[in-house]
Amino acid sequence: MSFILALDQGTSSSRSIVFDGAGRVVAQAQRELRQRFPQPGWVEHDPMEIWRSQLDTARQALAQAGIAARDVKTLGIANQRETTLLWERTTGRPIHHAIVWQDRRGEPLCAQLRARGLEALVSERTGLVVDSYFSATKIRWLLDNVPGAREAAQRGELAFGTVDTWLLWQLTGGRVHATDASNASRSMLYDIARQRWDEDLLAALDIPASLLPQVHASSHHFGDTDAALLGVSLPVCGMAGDQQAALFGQACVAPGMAKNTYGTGCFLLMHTGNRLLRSRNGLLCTAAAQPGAAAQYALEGSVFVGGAVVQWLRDGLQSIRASSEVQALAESVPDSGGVMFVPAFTGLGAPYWRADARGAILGLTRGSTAGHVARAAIESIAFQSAALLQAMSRDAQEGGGAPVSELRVDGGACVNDLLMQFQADLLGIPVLRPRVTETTALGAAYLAGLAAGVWQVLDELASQWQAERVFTPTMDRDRAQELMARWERAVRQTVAA
Ligand SMILES: Nc1ncnc2c1ncn2[C@@H]1O[C@H](COP(=O)(O)OP(=O)(O)O)[C@@H](O)[C@H]1O
Ligand SMILES: O=P(O)(O)OC[C@H](O)CO
Repeated sequence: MSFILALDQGTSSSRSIVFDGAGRVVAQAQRELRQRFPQPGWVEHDPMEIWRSQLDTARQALAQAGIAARDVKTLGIANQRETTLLWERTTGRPIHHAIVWQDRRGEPLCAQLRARGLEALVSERTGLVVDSYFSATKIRWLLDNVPGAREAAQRGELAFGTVDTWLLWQLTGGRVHATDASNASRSMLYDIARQRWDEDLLAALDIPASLLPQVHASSHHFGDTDAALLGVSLPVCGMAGDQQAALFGQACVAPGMAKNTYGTGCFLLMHTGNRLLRSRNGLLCTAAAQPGAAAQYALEGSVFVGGAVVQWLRDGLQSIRASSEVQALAESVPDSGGVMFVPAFTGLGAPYWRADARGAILGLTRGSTAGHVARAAIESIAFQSAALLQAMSRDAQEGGGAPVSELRVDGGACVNDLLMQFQADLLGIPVLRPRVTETTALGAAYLAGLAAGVWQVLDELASQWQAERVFTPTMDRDRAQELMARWERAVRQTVAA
C-alpha cells in the first residue's frame, strides 16, 4: 500500500494529513499558530513556530496512521501564500518574524510604485495588481528595516522564501532552496508568461536576485527530508500555494472548472488551462499548480472577510457562542428581512479593490433581530463570492470561453447548508460539496504522488473526486438578480461612507 504525507501550513494552523492511494484521509493532526499584531495593520508569525508546529503535526499524523515508514512514498507541501521570510543561508536563522500575507506595512511603498507608473508593468508581467498583499514589498521592507539586511543580501548571505520554501529548507537540513511556480506567482516579482524571475521588477524594487529560490513545476522531486526528522528520509515531490493546491485537490484541472474555499476569507479560482487569460473584470491572473512541464494558469478572486464574519458575530457581537451555532440562528427567521451586511472590515478585495471601504449593516428596522443580522452575515459571504464568480464568467466569455457551469466548494464554512443553498440560488448553477473537504492537503498529496509514481495520470485523480452533496438552485432568476442588485447598491453605500 502507498501512503502520502501532506503538510498544509495555513494562516491559523499547521496541519498534516496522511492519505492513502485512493485519496482517503488515514490520519491527521493540527496545531494552532500564534498570530502576532505588533502594530495596527501588521501581522507576523514566528518562523520557528511555523516549522516546529508543522513538524510536530507531521510526526503525530504518521504515528496515528500506524503504518510502516517505508509505506509512505512521498511528502507534499501546501502553504499560506505570499507570507515572507528572510534567513541566513549559513545558519538558517531567520532575520525577522515572517510578514504574513494580511500585513499592510508595504502600502506606502505600493503608493510609490503606483506614483512611478509601475502598475501596467506589474500587471503585464505578474498578472497581479500592485498591492502589499504580495511578497515583493514585504521583502523590501525587511531589507530596509532590519539592520544589516541589505548589506548581507548584497553579499549573497540571505535567502528569501515563502512558507513552502522555508519548510523545504528545514526538511532538507538547509540543502535545498526552491519554490514552485504557483508560489512564485504570488511574489509580484515573477514573470508568469516567461516563467522566470523578472529582472525589471527586481530592479524597480531594488531587490537582489541572489535572495531568490529556484522555481520548479509543482510536481517535482524537490529534495529529500533529513532522515532524523521523521524516522525515514522522504522525497518531497509536491509543493503549491494552498489555494492552487485546493484547485488541484478538487480535480479542477480543465479550463472553466472552478472552486471556492470558504475559510477566514474566500478564495475563488477558475482554471484556464495553459492559457494566460487576463482579467478585465478586477480579478488576478495567477499560476495554477503545475503537474508537468507546461505552465498552467488560473483566474483568482479573493474575499478578505468570509467565514471571519461569523467569528465577528461570535467574538465582536457575541450573538453566538460557537461558529456552528450560526446556521440555527440564521434559520430562526425566514429571510434577512431586508437587512444587508457588507463585512468590509478590512476594505473590499476583488473585484472591488477598495481598501478604504468599511463594514456596514444596512436596512435595519424595529423588527430586526439577531437572527436577521446572522442571516445577512451568512448571505454576505455568498454575495461576495457571487460577485467574483460573475466577474470570472464575464472574463471567460470575453476570452471566447463558456461561463462557469458548476462550483466545487471546500473550507470550514462550507459545512453550512444554508450558505451553500443560498450560494447556488444566487449563482443559478449547482454547488458541489465533495466527500473529502481537505482539498488543500489532498492537492499537495496529488502533486507529490504524481511525481513519485503513486499515480500515473491526472485522470486517475479526477475519477477519485466524489460529491457528498449537490446544492441545486431553486430561486427564481429575477429574484436572484434583484438580490444581487441590492448587494451592489449596499457595496456602493459602504464605499461612499
Ligand atoms: N457552521 C459554520 N457556518 C459558517 N461559518 C463557519 C461555520 N463553521 C466554521 N465557520 C467559519 O469557517 C472559518 C474557518 O474555516 P477554515 O477553512 O478552517 O479557515 P482557515 O483555513 O482560513 O483558517 C472560520 O472563519 C469560521 O467562522
Ligand atoms: O492560510 P489560508 O487558508 O487562510 O490561505 C491564505 C492564502 O493563501 C493567502 O493568499
